[in-house]
Amino acid sequence: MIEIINLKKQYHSEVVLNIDNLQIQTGECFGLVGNNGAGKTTLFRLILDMIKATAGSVTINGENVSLGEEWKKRTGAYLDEYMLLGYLTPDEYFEVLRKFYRLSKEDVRIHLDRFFDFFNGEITGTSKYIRDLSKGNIKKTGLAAALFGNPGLVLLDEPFENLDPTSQTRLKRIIRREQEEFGRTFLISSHDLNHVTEICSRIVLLEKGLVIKDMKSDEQMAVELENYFNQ
Ligand SMILES: Nc1ncnc2c1ncn2[C@@H]1O[C@H](COP(=O)(O)OP(=O)(O)OP(=O)(O)O)[C@@H](O)[C@H]1O
Repeated sequence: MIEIINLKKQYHSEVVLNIDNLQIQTGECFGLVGNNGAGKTTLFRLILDMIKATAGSVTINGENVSLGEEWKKRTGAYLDEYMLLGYLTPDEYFEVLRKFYRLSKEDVRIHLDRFFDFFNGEITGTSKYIRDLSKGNIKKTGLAAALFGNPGLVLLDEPFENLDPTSQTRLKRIIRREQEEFGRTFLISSHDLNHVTEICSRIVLLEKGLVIKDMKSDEQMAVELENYFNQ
């Protein structure tokens, strides 16, 4: 379980995130939506201890992320391409991850097989460096990397952005399967309401750093969100 308590992030005098209390249960597919600058990426960075909170705490399974290291072993994430090593090919990068997670070559083959359709023959087996791939293919590399090492928790920032419609559908299928088969918890931020309402059981709406709606996924939620973003 993730527990966020009195979490605040401030840059100079501007408070960009302020969340009193938010709990995300194990196995949940949690969607995070909000307009540009609402604080979605900031929240993900705080959960991953990539930036320091001005106040408050994030705990994952009881461990404060800024104090402990255990949570890192069970957490995967893809926020942006800066998380990758652009001077490697995807295969070379996956080999680095294989060693880091102490996986066998067979484990990696089985893992990457799950992305066979999604990769569409353009990720593995290529001699192109990650930095030279198209934006969509960089994203595919990062998404497969985020799921290395059997993570219990996976954070994905705008995973559908830059993917073609077929790949978006395949990604939704992958996320659903990973959640159902392995009980992984997903935190997904997206501007695309259709995708996020389709796969997430709960959606939180951020506005100027505040949680203004916390909804269980149903038809009513889709209508409420549609109205919010079209006002
Ligand atoms: N290093 C920084 N210094 C100053 N302000 C920052 C910094 N990083 C983020 N911010 C501000 O924090 C606010 C929240 O940004 P954040 O990137 O979390 O929003 P977001 O919801 O992910 O937006 P988008 O949908 O555009 O990606 C913005 O006003 C942004 O300008």
